[in-house]
Amino acid sequence: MARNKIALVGAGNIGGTLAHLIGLKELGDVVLFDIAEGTPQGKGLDIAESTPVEGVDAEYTGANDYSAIKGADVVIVTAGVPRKPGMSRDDLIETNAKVMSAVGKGIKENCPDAFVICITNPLDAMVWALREASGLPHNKVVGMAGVLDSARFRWFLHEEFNVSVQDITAFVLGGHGDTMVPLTRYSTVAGIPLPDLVKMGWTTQEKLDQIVQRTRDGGAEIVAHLKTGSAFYAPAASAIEMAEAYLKDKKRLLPCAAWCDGVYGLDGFYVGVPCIIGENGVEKVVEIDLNDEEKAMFQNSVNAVKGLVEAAKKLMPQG
Ligand SMILES: NC(=O)C1=CN([C@@H]2O[C@H](COP(=O)(O)OP(=O)(O)OC[C@H]3O[C@@H](n4cnc5c(N)ncnc54)[C@H](O)[C@@H]3O)[C@@H](O)[C@H]2O)C=CC1
Ligand SMILES: O=C([O-])CC(=O)C(=O)O
Repeated sequence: MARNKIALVGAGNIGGTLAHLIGLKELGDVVLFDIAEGTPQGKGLDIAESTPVEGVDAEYTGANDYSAIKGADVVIVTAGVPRKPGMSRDDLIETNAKVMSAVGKGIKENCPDAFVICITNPLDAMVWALREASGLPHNKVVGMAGVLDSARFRWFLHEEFNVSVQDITAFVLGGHGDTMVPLTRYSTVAGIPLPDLVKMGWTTQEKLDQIVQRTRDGGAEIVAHLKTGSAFYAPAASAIEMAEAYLKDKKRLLPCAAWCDGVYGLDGFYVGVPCIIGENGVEKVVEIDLNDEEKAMFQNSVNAVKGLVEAAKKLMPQG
């Protein structure tokens, strides 16, 4: 059986990390594409030369021409610019909306049957733009953010409770920005919901509130440390979890920016929600019960994304 072909559009910090992880996990052969000449070729060769040491089999190709992604089974898009200290993700929209137009066209022409994972920010509006430009079915184009935001939440909870990350679950919904919604009721330590852990006296509501806020600010915290760009190890690991769910038909239930039509009161809109990923892409959006407070936070986040999608519409080249 032929190996999977995984195209990485954008060979920067996240693209390079994705390429490395794909080889280590033997998920398939990798094509790195970038407009920067030499970058995808150099990173591809460097990672390929690590495979004999690791004892894994994967082919690596670097390219500056979209024809290289022809027939890809999965495309992960990180093309565009990241933010620097003092910027919000939304400040990236002008540059990155145009990049999504070009990338969408490249995907449409070369691999219209692929499962496409968008990572480029501002995420929820960029996955919308990428889907529009590619014309692919909505269930085959999805955005990565919720897995990352939930992983950060889990890490901070691990620090608070001193319990293995394996025993901590978390769900963060909504847009990938300041309005994201970490759901404490649906986040657990070994199945015990966080509000119950407060009642048990294992933590305080105040500490939990601080962790929720730190989760919302998780991206900015890394940007402030790095100064030259944004997070890339955890974002790459998160997208790999989604790609693996598709390639191995794992039916993972993950928070992703998925197309919501007739769920959560939305009629055709990309935002972070729990969804099942398997061989058909996004196979189902799962509508969980939200209380009034959670509904209000989710709606606030939807409104923020709506504004960004409207801005992206104006920036996308027509036709
Ligand atoms: N969704 C999420 O949770 C996260 C999203 N991000 C976003 O991911 C994006 C990429 O981040 P990094 O890899 O750190 O940035 P980076 O700057 O290291 O890499 C971006 C790459 O895109 C390339 N590029 C620019 N325009 C292009 C085009 N038209 N076609 C192909 N390639 C093009 C650049 O040459 C560069 O190599 C940023 O927009 C960042 O904000 C970052 C972390 C998490
Ligand atoms: O914060 C950023 O600019 C990058 C990002 O989306 C994240 O790390 O969550």
